[in-house]
Amino acid sequence: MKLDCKAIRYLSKDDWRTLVAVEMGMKNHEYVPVSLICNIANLRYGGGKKSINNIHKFKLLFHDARKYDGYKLTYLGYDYLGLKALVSRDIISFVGNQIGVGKESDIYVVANDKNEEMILKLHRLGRVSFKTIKNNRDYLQHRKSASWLYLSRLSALKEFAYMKALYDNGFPVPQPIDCNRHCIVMTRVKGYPLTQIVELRHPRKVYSDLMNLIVRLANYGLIHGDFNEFNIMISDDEEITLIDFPQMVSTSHLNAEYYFDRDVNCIRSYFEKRFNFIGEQYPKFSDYKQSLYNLDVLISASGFTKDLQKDMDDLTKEQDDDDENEENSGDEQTSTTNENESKDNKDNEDEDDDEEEEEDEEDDDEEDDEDVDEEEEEDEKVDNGQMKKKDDGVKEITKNMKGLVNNNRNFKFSDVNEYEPAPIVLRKEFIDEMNVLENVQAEPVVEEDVILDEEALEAERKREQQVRIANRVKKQLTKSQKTRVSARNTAKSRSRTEVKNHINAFI
Ligand SMILES: Nc1ncnc2c1ncn2[C@@H]1O[C@H](COP(=O)(O)OP(=O)(O)OP(=O)(O)O)[C@@H](O)[C@H]1O
Repeated sequence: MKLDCKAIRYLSKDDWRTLVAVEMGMKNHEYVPVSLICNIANLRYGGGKKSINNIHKFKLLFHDARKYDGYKLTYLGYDYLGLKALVSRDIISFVGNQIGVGKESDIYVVANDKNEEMILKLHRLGRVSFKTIKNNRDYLQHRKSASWLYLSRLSALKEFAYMKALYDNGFPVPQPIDCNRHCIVMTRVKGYPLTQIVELRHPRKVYSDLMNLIVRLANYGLIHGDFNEFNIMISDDEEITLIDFPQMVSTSHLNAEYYFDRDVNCIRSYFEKRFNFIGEQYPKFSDYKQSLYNLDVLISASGFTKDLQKDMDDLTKEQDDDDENEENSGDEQTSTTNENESKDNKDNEDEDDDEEEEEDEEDDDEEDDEDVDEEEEEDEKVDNGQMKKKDDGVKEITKNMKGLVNNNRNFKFSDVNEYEPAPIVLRKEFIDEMNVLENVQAEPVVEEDVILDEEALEAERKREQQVRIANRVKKQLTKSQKTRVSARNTAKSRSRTEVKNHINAFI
C-alpha cells in the first residue's frame, strides 16, 4: 500500500479530531456511526459531516451505509494518525521512498529536521485478510472489529520493546527511536540483507558471528525463532545486524530446543548452499548458560507486558480462525456450487418452468395480443414447427418427460453445450399431475348419444384438462430443448407485456 502523505498538510484541526474520533469509536464498532463520531469529536453534526467527507475524500476512511451510515479507518488513515504523532514529537519531518516491503510491513526512509536519515516501519498485519473481513460484522463487542489495526499496533509495540531491550544490552540491532500506534522509527542500518549477498570475504567469521549471536540471545533467555537470511543485514565490513524479530520465544518455551536447532540449521544450510561453506561446528541448545540474564523483565519495562502478549496471541488466533473459516466457507461455496449445481439448476429451472408456465398461460390468453415480444414470436414459430413433428400422443410425451426427470437428477449446467441442450426439469406437482393424467387415459372414454349427465360432464372436464396439460407439456418440452440457456433475470429477456405490466404497477 502506498503511503501518500501529501494530504497531511490539507487537514484541518477538525479533520484530525474527526480522524481520532473514528479511531476511538472503532474500539467497539466496526463501522462508527456518524453521530458517534461527531459526539466523540465534540463537533456539531454539520461540521462533523463536513470533516468526515473531507477525510473520506483522501481515502483515510472507509464508508459503509448498508445498515447505517458508518465509517472505519483505512490503513492510510491509521498511518496518518501515527505520522501526525511522530511529527508533533519532532521525531520525523520528511517521508522519503519506500525501501523495503515485508510480509507484514512497509519500510520507508524518513528524516528529521537535521536531515538525519531513519527508517519508518509500518506494521500491516492481515493486509490481505483486512479486506475480507465479513461484511455482515457491522457491530461487535470488544475490540474485534478493530483487531487488525490493534494487532498491528501490538506487533509494533512488541518489536519496539524487544529492539530497545536488545539494543540496550549491546546486541547488533538498529537503534529504536520512537514508536506510535503501528509505526516504529529506528536508525537505518548501513548494509544489505544477507539474501542479497553473493559472496563473503570471510564466511567463517560471519558464520561464527551469527552462531555466537544465537547463543548470546539464548544466554539472555531468548530464541529468535526466525533467524534467516532475510532478517540479517551485512555491512561492507561484514558486520551483522539483526533487523527483524517477530517471533522471539523464551528459552523456557516448551519447544525451545526445536526453535534453537531450527535457527542454527537455517544458517548452516544457507551458508552451505550459497557460500559453499560447511559449518562443521555449531552450537547445541545445551551450550547456552541457563538464564544468565533475564530480558523478559526489560521487555516488560519497555512497555510490552505479558498481558499484551497474551492479548496479541489470543487475537492472532482469533483472526487466524476467522480467516480459516472464511477460506473454508469460500472453498465450501465453490465446492457446494459444484455439488449443488444440479440442485440449484433444478430450482432455477423450476423458476423458469414457473415463468414459462405463466408465459404459456399468457400466450393462451393473449394469443392475438399485438404486444407479443419479437423473440417470443420467433420461439413460437419454432415451437409450432417442432410441435408438428412431435405430435406422438400424450402418453409418449409424458413417458419422455418422466425419463427426463430421472436423468435430470445428475444434470449440471456446466455440461450444457450447443450439442447437448439444457434438458427440462419438472416440478413434483407437475409429475403428480401427469400421473393423474395417465390414470385418466387408462379409463375408456364413454361415448354415448345420451343427454350429458354428471358423469359425462366430469369426463369432458377431465378430457379438456388432459388436452390442456398435454399441450403445455409439449410446449415446455419443445421450448426447453433450445440450445440457448435463457437468462431471465434481465429486463431485456422479459416479454414486453411483462415489462408493461410491471411499469403499470408503479403508475
Ligand atoms: N533498520 C533498517 N535499515 C535498513 N533497511 C531496513 C531496516 N529495516 C528493514 N529494512 C529493509 O526492509 C526490508 C524488510 O524489513 P523487515 O524484514 O523488517 O520486514 P518484515 O515485514 O518483518 O519482513 P518479513 O516478515 O517478510 O521478513 C529488509 O529486507 C530491509 O531491506
